[in-house]
Amino acid sequence: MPEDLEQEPEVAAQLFGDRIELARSFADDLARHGEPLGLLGPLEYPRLWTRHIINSVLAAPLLRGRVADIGSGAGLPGIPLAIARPDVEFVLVEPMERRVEWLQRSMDRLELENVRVERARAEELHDVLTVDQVTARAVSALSKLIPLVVPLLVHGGDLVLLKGKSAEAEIEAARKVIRKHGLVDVRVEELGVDLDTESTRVVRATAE
Ligand SMILES: C[S@@+](CC[C@H](N)C(=O)[O-])C[C@H]1O[C@@H](n2cnc3c(N)ncnc32)[C@H](O)[C@@H]1O
Repeated sequence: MPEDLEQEPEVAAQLFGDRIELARSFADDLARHGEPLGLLGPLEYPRLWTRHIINSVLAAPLLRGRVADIGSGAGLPGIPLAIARPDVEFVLVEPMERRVEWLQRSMDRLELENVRVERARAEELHDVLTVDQVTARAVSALSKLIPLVVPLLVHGGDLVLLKGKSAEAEIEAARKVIRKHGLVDVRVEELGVDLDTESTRVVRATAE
């Protein structure tokens, strides 16, 4: 186990409730295998909970129905979200074989029944997969991400895209693409501001 691994912050039990043991198990796996499998850099261990697991799970209250997490990679934000919301169905979409194997192994270990892993690029699933919501974190800038993910949404479906400080600038740069793909009510929401942790910024938008 890495020596500089972040201790579980108090807010974790608050956010995961009676699912905290599953979150601990995922954090433990990620700490053991993240760097060897090329899923996380060594600098991420001192902020594994705050920057990755808590950052992801803060979006849990926004979710409903069937959700595709695009470019899931290490399982972020998809796995913490699926742990916190067993009532929501998740498809983790990831093209890279090694990452897909990691995701599938994580699902088997955690025995999450509300998750399936799909090895594909988002654009290969247009006309194949339809969902109520799409989540994504650190996949690409909005102007490139929107054409990949909006075709997956049902009419009235919406985007929950985890973004950092660049959110407003990315929206500005994606104006044309936003119009072309019929997105309305595009906005940035800051989650977790009233909690003892770093907040998470999400770009929300609805497909007309
Ligand atoms: C920087 S990683 C981020 C992983 C994870 N979301 C996170 O926040 O740690 C980007 C991931 O997106 C995946 N990806 C890139 N292009 C994609 C596409 N067109 N469709 C689906 N996944 C894609 C990559 O394989 C990679 O695992």
